[in-house]
Amino acid sequence: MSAAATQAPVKSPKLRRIALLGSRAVGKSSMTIQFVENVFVDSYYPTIENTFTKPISHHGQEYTAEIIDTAGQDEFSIFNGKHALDIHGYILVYSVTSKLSFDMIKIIRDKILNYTGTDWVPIVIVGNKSDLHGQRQITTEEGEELAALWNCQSCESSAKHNENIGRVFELMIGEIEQSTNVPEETNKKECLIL
Ligand SMILES: Nc1nc2c(ncn2[C@@H]2O[C@H](COP(=O)(O)OP(=O)(O)OP(=O)(O)O)[C@@H](O)[C@H]2O)c(=O)[nH]1
Repeated sequence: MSAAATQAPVKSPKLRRIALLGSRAVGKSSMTIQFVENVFVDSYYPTIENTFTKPISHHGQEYTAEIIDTAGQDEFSIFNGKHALDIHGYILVYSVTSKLSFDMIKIIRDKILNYTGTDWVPIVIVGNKSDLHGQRQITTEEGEELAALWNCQSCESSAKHNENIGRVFELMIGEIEQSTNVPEETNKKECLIL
C-alpha cells in the first residue's frame, strides 16, 4: 500500500461567522484583538467595523472563525440586517462594571430575534472586564441567570488579563454546532483562511 493511501483524508476547516455585539467600550475590540493577536491595547478607539479570521480546533474538528467586531450599539442604533442574515453565532458582550451595558444585550437579542423571525439563535453572553473587581455592577450570578433564561452559554472574561478569551470563542463554536441549522455550503470560503 502506498504512503498516500494510508494517510487520513484532510478535513477542510468549517467556516463559522461570529459577530460581537454590545454597548460602546465594553471591550469587543479588545477581546477580538486579544484572541486573534494576543495583545491588549489600553487605549480606546471606537470601532466602525472590522473582520478578523482565526483558526479554532474544537472536538477534533478544525474551524475558521470569521469574527466581526461591530461598532458599539445603543438603544437608538438601527439593527444592521447583515448581522442577522449571514451570521452563525452572536457573542453579546457587556461590561461587569455597567448595568446599562447588561440591559443593552437584552435589547440587542430582541432585535436579532425580531429580525431573524426565530425564538433562538446561538448566543454566548460575556461579562467582560472581570478584572475591575471594585467597580462591579453585575454579579456573576446575574449573567448566569440570564443565560439560563435564554438557554445559552455565558462566561466572564478579562481581555486585559487574557482570562477566558479563548473559552468565549470555544463556547460560541459549541453553541453553533449544537444548532442543527448550519448549512454546509457556508464552508465554501475556506480559501480565505488566515
Ligand atoms: N480593565 C479592563 N479594561 C478593558 C478590558 N477590555 C477592554 N478594556 C478597555 O475598555 C476600553 C474600551 O475597549 P474596546 O475594546 O475599544 O471596546 P469596544 O466594545 O470595542 O468599543 P466600541 O468600538 O466603541 O464598540 C479600552 O480602553 C480598553 O482598553 C478588560 O477586560 N479590562
